[in-house]
Amino acid sequence: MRKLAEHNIPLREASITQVHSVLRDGNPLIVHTSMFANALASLANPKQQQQWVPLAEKNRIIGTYAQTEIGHGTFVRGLETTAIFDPETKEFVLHSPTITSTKWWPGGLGKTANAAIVMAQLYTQGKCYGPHPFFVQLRDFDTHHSLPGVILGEIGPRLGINSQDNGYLRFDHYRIPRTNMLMRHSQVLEDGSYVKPIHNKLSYGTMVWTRVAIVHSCSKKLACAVTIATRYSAVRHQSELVPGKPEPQILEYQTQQYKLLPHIASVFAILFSASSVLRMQRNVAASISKGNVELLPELHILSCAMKALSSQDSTQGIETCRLACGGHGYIASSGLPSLYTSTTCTITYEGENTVLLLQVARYLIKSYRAGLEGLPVLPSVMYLTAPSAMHQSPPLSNQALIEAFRISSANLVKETESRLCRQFNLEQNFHYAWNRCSVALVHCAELHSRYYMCEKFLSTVESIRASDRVRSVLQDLCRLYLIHHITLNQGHFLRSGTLSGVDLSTLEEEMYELLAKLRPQAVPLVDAFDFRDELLGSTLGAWDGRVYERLYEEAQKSPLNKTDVSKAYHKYLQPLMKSNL
Ligand SMILES: CCCCCCCC/C=C\CCCCCCCCCCCCC/C=C/C(=O)SCCNC(=O)CCNC(=O)[C@H](O)C(C)(C)COP(=O)(O)OP(=O)(O)OC[C@H]1O[C@@H](n2cnc3c(N)ncnc32)[C@H](O)[C@@H]1OP(=O)(O)O
Ligand SMILES: Cc1cc2nc3c(=O)[nH]c(=O)nc-3n(C[C@H](O)[C@H](O)[C@H](O)COP(=O)(O)OP(=O)(O)OC[C@H]3O[C@@H](n4cnc5c(N)ncnc54)[C@H](O)[C@@H]3O)c2cc1C
Repeated sequence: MRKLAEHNIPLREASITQVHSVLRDGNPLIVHTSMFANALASLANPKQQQQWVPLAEKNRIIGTYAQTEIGHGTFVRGLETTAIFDPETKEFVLHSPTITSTKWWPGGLGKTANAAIVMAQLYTQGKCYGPHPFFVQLRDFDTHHSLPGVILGEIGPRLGINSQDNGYLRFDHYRIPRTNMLMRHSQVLEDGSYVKPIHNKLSYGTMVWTRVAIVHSCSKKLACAVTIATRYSAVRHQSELVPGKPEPQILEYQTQQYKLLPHIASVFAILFSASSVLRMQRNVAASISKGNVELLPELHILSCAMKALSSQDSTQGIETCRLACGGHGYIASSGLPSLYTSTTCTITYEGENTVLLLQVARYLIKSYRAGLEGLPVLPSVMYLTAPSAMHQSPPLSNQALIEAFRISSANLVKETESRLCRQFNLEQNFHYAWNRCSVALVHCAELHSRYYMCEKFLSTVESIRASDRVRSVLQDLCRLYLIHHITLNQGHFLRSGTLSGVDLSTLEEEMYELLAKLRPQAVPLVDAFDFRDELLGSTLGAWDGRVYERLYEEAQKSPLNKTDVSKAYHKYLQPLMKSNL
């Protein structure tokens, strides 16, 4: 916090700096500096911002975002916490009517936060208007004691991020002023009448913002992992590549290159997609402030798609990097286990990935149907019903591969939509039919999202301002990324007829050549990510390559090494050894 103040970085930008990476096992202030700060910036009206933002900036108020309940995370409309307007006192009464309505998970809620943005079902004049955000003080601002009517605590150890105090929260008829409802988009007036927002999902805006931030953070996390594993692979010598010859760097093995280089490429693919979604987010935010919500659905879908793909790719990539370091990847001081545990949760939070992909699929099916009927659809999905352009590019060129992605994706959507119609005819119920097709629908969403990521990678590399040599390395990486994902999804390309078996063999051959060509670039590429050793926090990935010395030095810090004979020997082991059991 002192550093942020020194560099004049406002609270709402703190989460996008590197400060949070210093704390590797989670950070009790991350939700304060990200979601809470964003909710104030985007959901509170100017008067409310004047009241709370300066206090939050000075950390007098430390907030969290309390939406999920023990019984409902995904289904936001199903939240049970109520906020009932009392016109007599001009207050909202917050209440948790059931065990399942207990708020559960919010980061920093257990011990750190003294306030929260609480999502609760808004009732006024006897009518429910759905989930709305409220600013709620939870603890005394001086003593930090929880306030009467507020019951809260920490939820217990988790797979990772255990230095972040995730919490639970219940309300017992807890009263807050009317003006604590975040009123930028919708309002409850003094007489209790409700003023609608210009779009009924604007109150979900903080989730959309965070999904975009997560895409950025996933590329950072994966960049850390590939840096560690690549540097280690240059230091580690193992086995014989040629019998009788010295043990080579493990990076010489093609299988090792295959483990690492596609994930180095993936860092760029995620980063370039994140930048493109971020640009769109800024445009949408500017349009919303002028009352235009036309592009909000597209931003929602794109942020769902990119959050799902980037969290999945980075989690898998980090695990591959850990495995690529053999036994040393399992040791905590490698940094890889905590990178994994602090990344795999991004698959679940801020919208569980399957659920987000189904949102994408819903949009694809709707757009496909609209396109068939000649209705207007947004540019990113026009391709679903536009004629194929496969023949226009040289065979197996980058452009041809992108076209193959596009046509395969359109083909899969078409096939799945037909399946949906058939199922609907059998079931006579759209929702049952949808569920029966949902595995295929998720595949549609994944392929469309991959197409978007590949396209962004290629278009960025083609337009990037860089020296010829740097551009050439990036072009090779991009090509490797395209081919790698085509080989992983070859069934879709064969099914759509966009690539033949022979094409796939040719591409596979090229991929192996690219691995060898890119091998000398692996270390420079990860060095260029420019992580300080302190941020990487890894015995295997430090810049100087002193892997074995650092492993040995870290082992000396184990508490078990403070004495030669441990207490447990006297208490348990010696009696056992003497007991003849
Ligand atoms: C900002 C970028 C920064 C970039 C900076 C660059 C530098 C980078 C440097 C460093 C990088 C470091 C970055 C660090 C970042 C730090 C990361 C922050 C981490 C914070 C920690 C997070 C902790 C976790 C918090 C949480 O998990 S909070 C809880 C989140 N919960 C959820 O996400 C719930 C998921 N569920 C839902 O969202 C919804 O229920 C739903 C699944 C979307 C369904 O909603 P429902 O109302 O039921 O709608 P439907 O009936 O399904 O659909 C109706 C209709 O609405 C549309 N829709 C839905 N949502 C939206 C929306 N948000 N916007 C617009 N439209 C929406 C939907 O498409 C339907 O449309 P149609 O009817 O037209 O089909
Ligand atoms: C580390 C961490 C930090 C978190 N921080 C916060 C926080 O700060 N604030 C906050 O409010 N929340 C927070 N959460 C909660 C998080 O947002 C939810 O866990 C998440 O949205 C998933 O909801 P759920 O747990 O109810 O899972 P569920 O929705 O119960 O998912 C369980 C399974 O059901 C499936 N499923 C659910 N609905 C559907 C559907 N419609 N169609 C098909 N399949 C479905 C899912 O795919 C999944 O396989 C955090 C969670 C974690 C793990």
